[in-house]
Amino acid sequence: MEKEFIRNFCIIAHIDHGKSTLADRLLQITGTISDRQMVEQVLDSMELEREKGVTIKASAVRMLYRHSSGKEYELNLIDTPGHVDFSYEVSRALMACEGALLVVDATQGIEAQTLANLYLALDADLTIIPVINKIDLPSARVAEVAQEIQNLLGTPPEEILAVSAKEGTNVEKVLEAVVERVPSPRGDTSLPLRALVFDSHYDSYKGVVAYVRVFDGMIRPEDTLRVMSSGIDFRPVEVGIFSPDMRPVSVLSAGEVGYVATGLKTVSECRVGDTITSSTSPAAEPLPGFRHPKPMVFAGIYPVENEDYERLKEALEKLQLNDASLVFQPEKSQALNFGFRCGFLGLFHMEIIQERLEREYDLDIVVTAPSVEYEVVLRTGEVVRIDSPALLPDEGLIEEIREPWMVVQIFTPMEYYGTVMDLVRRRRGIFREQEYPAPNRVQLTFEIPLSELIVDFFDELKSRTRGYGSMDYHFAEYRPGDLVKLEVLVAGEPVDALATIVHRDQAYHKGQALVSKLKEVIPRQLFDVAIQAAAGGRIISRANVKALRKDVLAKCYGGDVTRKKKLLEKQKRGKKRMKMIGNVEIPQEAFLAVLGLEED
Ligand SMILES: Nc1nc2c(ncn2[C@@H]2O[C@H](COP(=O)(O)OP(=O)(O)OP(=O)(O)O)[C@@H](O)[C@H]2O)c(=O)[nH]1
Repeated sequence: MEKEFIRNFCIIAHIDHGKSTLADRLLQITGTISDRQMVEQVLDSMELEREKGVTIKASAVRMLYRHSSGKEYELNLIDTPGHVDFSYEVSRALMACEGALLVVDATQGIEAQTLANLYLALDADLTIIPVINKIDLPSARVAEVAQEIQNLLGTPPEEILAVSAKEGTNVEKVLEAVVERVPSPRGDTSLPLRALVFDSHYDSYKGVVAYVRVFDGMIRPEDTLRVMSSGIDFRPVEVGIFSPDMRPVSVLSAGEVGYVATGLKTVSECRVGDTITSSTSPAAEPLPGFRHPKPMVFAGIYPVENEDYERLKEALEKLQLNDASLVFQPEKSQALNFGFRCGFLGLFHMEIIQERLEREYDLDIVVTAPSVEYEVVLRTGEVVRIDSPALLPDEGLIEEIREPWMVVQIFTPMEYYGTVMDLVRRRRGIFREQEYPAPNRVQLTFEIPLSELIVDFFDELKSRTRGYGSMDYHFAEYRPGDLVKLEVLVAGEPVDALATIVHRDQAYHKGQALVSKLKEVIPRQLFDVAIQAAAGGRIISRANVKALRKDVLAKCYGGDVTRKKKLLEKQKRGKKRMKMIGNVEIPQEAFLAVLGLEED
């Protein structure tokens, strides 16, 4: 289609403000999906099967829309990932667009995530169309929320749309506004090809399917193409659009959005942010802004049953096919045996992977406490990076330990100001500034070590603000800190998987809290078990798990042999979820005991 009839846009919203519902409604109004498919989709969501939903499967859908002027437009709706951990992916998806719908829940108003993505959209020079959603709810505060938006963006009230995505009210106006307000894409079909990869998925027949926005030139299925960052050349298996199913086309030209099935075997060969060009007449420069996202949070993942190791490995490999930012390598822990050290973009990314391993691959796993990556300067001058506390060298060898610091923005109603400040102070945070982007709301900016954020910070924020607080964070820099390894010894043996790195001032308090928590979760054995915490080579806390006196079999009066057998069987099964450390059984809860120590 002619460029002037193309519109590329996305939807930005805080979680649960109605992005998916609005997207589905737009697809339905334009006849892109049938009412029958729509019903299936609704059913899916009721069964918590939303991963299978149309909008989620195809993150760039082409719709055809006839405007009231009688002209037909090609509208490309590009999906953006919903979470802060994926802000690089969000920024690439935004770069593929000229406009954004800013969806704000009429009962909630503007939230931190809305702001974070809005700033990214403004950075990308997008035209913003504010949409207040859920006006059907009795608790909707349309006028108030419109005022918040006006204060923030200067949008006059008559340009702010008020809709109910659920009931369809005013949704047609959203499409009209996209046509009228979002600029048509620029780009020159006669220049050498440059197409931005803004998302991808792995298909077992077609290889990596790259979702692209063509900026210059054209893509034809018969061309040989090149991934610019790696120089890899390939012949596309197929070129097409999502409508919303994959549909082959004979050309994608400058301004258009679609997909290239590359036949490549892993998403790391054709990453988000990369530029695809022609291998016969390549562009001189790639599109700006490509980078490799770096994992920030690390944890060990171990099978509960040793024999599941291979299955776990295969599951991680499969997940990695679709997720270039998941990294893992084999790790051997003395306590947990064979498993994997995994790196994630953030805590939420880690939770998604953990849940997928359990739900989709039916694996029983133990996940160790998350850690950040430290930069350790040795006395020899050498700098080593460690992402597992167990690997920290002896204190005598260390000159300095540096840890990652983040900039965090917290958005909360004014009444929780004090409790949020207190939370941040307890987590070694440094206050930077405050702003008031909406009435009775404050946005606080802090610097805080990442290691403090990854232990229940978000949950704690939610509970302190009764669910109203929201946050956003990004990496700032590595800074030296007075850090020590906090070790745990069980029956005199250090347990590698229980070690953490903490600030020296907190070592004593955390050591004590950890020991008393472990005392609760480690079951009594046939003998006394000493649990000790040590920091900097000194024991700082100790507790005893008293020996179990009663013989389990004493309960079976005399002779009932089958009952006795059953009891022994049951005991044996119970043991399976335990890990033996020396001759002590440690249950999996113990490995996460370091989480949630903060507020005790
Ligand atoms: N009453 C009412 N509920 C709505 C409306 N739009 C969405 N919802 C509901 O709000 C909830 C969240 O909507 P989603 O569309 O899943 O929100 P989302 O922003 O896509 O959420 P994530 O996918 O989690 O980011 C769902 O229970 C919807 O049914 C609306 O206009 N009115």
